[in-house]
Amino acid sequence: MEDLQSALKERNLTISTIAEKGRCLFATGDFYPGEVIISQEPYVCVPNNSGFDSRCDGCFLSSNLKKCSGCQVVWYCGSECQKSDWNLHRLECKILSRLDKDKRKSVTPSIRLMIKLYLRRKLQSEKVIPSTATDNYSLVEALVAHISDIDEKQLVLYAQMANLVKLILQWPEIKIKELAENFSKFACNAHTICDGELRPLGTGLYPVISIINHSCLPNSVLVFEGRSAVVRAVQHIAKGTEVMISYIETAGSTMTRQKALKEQYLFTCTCPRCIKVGQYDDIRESAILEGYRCKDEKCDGFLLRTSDDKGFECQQCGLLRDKEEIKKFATELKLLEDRALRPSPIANHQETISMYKMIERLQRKLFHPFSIALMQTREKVLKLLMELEDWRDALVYCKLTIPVYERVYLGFHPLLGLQYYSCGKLEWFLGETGEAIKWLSKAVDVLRITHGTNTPFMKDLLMNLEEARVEASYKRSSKDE
Ligand SMILES: C[S@@+](CC[C@H](N)C(=O)[O-])C[C@H]1O[C@@H](n2cnc3c(N)ncnc32)[C@H](O)[C@@H]1O
Repeated sequence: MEDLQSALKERNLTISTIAEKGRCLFATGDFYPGEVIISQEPYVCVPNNSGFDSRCDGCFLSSNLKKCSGCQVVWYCGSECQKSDWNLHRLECKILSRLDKDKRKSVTPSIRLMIKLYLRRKLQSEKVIPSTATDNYSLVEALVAHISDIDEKQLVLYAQMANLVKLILQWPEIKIKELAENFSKFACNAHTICDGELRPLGTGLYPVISIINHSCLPNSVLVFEGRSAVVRAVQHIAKGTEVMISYIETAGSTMTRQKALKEQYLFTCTCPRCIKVGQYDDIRESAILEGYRCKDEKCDGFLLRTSDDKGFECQQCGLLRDKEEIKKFATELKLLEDRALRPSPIANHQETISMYKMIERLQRKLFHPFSIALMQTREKVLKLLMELEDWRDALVYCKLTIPVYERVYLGFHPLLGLQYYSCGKLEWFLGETGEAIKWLSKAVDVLRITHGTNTPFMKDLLMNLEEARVEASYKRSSKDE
């Protein structure tokens, strides 16, 4: 702990403990928006490999992959990644090779993460891999597990997974109880590794980053550069302030966010957004994000349940919506959503798009214009249209999501920046250079803070903006001539 504190001191950080939160990371100097507060390599990590989508264990990229000829489980993109992983994979390879085909299938990413955790601990204790103040197993031991708070069903699942790991490792000395506790630690401490566009690639354990607590209105953001976790300030963090990131999707009512935090992280959030629960502003925001729309299509008031519980009343114009009418819409919507989710071998892309467009139309009649469910459907339609390269229609849906994004992803939020980026790219594909510049500039304003400017992803964005500007000036000069 002392070693860790002195390593953190050099970065203007310190760990303190607060009764209701446990360990917290505090700034001992000022940090400004865009500044890196801390970065860390994973203690252990695994890509989310599935039958359809495999990634290199070293760099998480998905091109030029070859399976390890020994275990036939792990993929590498080339000798560089394979060599850098060899100390650990050498042991893992032996263990995986012993398994029959069926057992190998049971080695899910979480099981592999646990196997790698124990192998890394072994290699560090044997000094094959060096340990440092920010890279050692005692940091894993210090992570919260909440084992006494989790329910019976979850405990049984962890015990089953622990048994499997024990069976695979064949180390008589490890205890099922310790393994189960470590699975519980993964649940509230491991991070999903994402690419620049926040698409999930894998899972990693970053024990120092895991000291950072949650806020629904965070002053920092966690992004990944390859496998490295990087925490950047998105606000001015004054000396003496706690550094906080968001663990969850923050678009949602206080109740939705609190439920997600309680279920996975087993605490009740008291951040500045959550503390307003039950106050008028919070009730209004929940009704807007997750409630119904006014019967009058021109009115954007929000609805609250009437005192006799027979329906919902618009708080702006007073119009009532009958409970039965809402129920009818909701049932119709549920049927459509179930149909859309049911895998159909004959449904083509166009049919799927039509289905989601129908859902969107129905949701528009039912939900408030700022509804998150409506935004998510539009997002789905947008993705499908982009796959079809229908840029014009995709742009329409992308733009429809922007007001909701701006409402729910406050300040410098990577998802807002990425949505601006999508609008910019679509305008660019459609030859609307001026509009493309507008959106790409907005994207840069947000993403340079959340992602920095040095990653390949950001370099691409900055290059796209530069190209758009050059094209605009070329168009202007040819018009003048
Ligand atoms: C990734 S750990 C964060 C570090 C943790 N405080 C520790 O002592 O190791 C996540 C756990 O920290 C606690 N935590 C995180 N944010 C919190 C918050 N805003 N309020 C209360 N507890 C919080 C919860 O127990 C949660 O399960």
